[in-house]
Amino acid sequence: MRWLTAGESHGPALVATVEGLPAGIRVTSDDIAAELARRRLGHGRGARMSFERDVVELLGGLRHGVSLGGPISVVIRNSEWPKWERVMSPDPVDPAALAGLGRNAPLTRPRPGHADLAGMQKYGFDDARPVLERASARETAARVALGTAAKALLRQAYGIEILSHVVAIGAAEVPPGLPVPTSLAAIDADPVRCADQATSERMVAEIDAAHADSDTLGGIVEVLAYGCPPGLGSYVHGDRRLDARLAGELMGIQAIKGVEFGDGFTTARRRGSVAHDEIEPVGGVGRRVRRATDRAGGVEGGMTTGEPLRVRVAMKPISSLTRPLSTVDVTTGEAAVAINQRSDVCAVPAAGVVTEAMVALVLADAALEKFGGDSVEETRRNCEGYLKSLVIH
Ligand SMILES: Cc1cc2nc3c(=O)[nH]c(=O)nc-3n(C[C@H](O)[C@H](O)[C@H](O)COP(=O)(O)O)c2cc1C
Ligand SMILES: C=C(O[C@@H]1CC(C(=O)O)=C[C@@H](OP(=O)(O)O)[C@H]1O)C(=O)O
Repeated sequence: MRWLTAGESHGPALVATVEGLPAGIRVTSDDIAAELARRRLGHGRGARMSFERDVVELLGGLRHGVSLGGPISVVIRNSEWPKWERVMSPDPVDPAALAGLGRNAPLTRPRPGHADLAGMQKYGFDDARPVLERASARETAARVALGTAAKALLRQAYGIEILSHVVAIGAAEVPPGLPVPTSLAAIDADPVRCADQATSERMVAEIDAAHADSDTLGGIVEVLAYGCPPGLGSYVHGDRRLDARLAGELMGIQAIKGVEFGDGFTTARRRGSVAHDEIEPVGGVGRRVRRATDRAGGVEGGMTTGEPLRVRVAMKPISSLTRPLSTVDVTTGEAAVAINQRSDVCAVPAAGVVTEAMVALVLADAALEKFGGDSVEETRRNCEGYLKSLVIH
């Protein structure tokens, strides 16, 4: 599979294409719109998310709601476009039409923590606008659109379900030892997509307090994939390891600064005797083995084990603060305060929806590598045959 997105935050639209998905996936523009709506939610999101409508149009790869096997292509129009038509016009604009437009004023005071300064240096801009337009996490809407098709394949061919929930925002953290959640609907109904009611209330209070202080917050999201067959990914080469591929795509999400599989960093402090997931037989029909614990997060040797996949990502606090950080004005070289962009206070709940999309794309890719097939039915059959043939499952 290959996928690619294009488009700027205040450009006319985002576009996204995924190639390599089989025929027969049932997915519609309404399904994509529903996923995009989930990404806009969450206490702490900025003003834009209340009016950005994410207008979706499918351009190719589907007929009557069923994939055809060719590239699936989608456009998501920015409802902000009329306000930016001149400033962000892909074609040349008469300078007279730009004169005096506040929005077009060069942004010369780069924000620490955003892509502004390194981006200006790298691409030779004396204005942060061309950098932030593409660095912006607006782009994640395009990835979520593609992830919707990947999720549909995983569900329809293999019975894999993906779910994310927020486990920490600032200092408010879900207590250890709670059971992993299984209901996405219940998580989505919560204002911060947290599965624990008491922690959710503390998270909302943390966000409100940060907002009142003109500050921002990050946090931690856990992504779970249920129903993965054993053996997705491989140990045979570093770049084929599923955990490496997942970590790469998850780190590719704006503001994600850490990825942890299972108990990751905690396991590093444990003794081997209590670090691994012992294997035990299961009587009766169906699966014949299972793990006594869940420390590895469902990946061993770069392959799924058949247990739920469990990955955590750490998101740093938003770097656009209404009480801006110190910087330098690139036109004068003098000390200054950073540009004050309209911004989210906390986007951890939204980032969770993006992590689901990236996990879905990587798992779909790994599953198609393992099972092949040009139609959902063919890849489903191949998976079923593999599961039946397993020495021990
Ligand atoms: C869903 C989501 C929403 C975001 N919203 C904002 C925002 O409103 N303001 C901001 O400065 N950064 C926001 N970010 C983070 C920036 O896009 C990110 O920090 C920036 O691109 C620099 O990349 P880096 O943090 O990976 O170094 C958001 C990230 C995500 C995933
Ligand atoms: C637009 C989205 O997120 C944006 C991500 C973002 C950033 O710097 O990453 C900055 C803000 O953009 P704006 O200044 O236009 O409000 C967010 O709203 C979105 O998620 O759809």
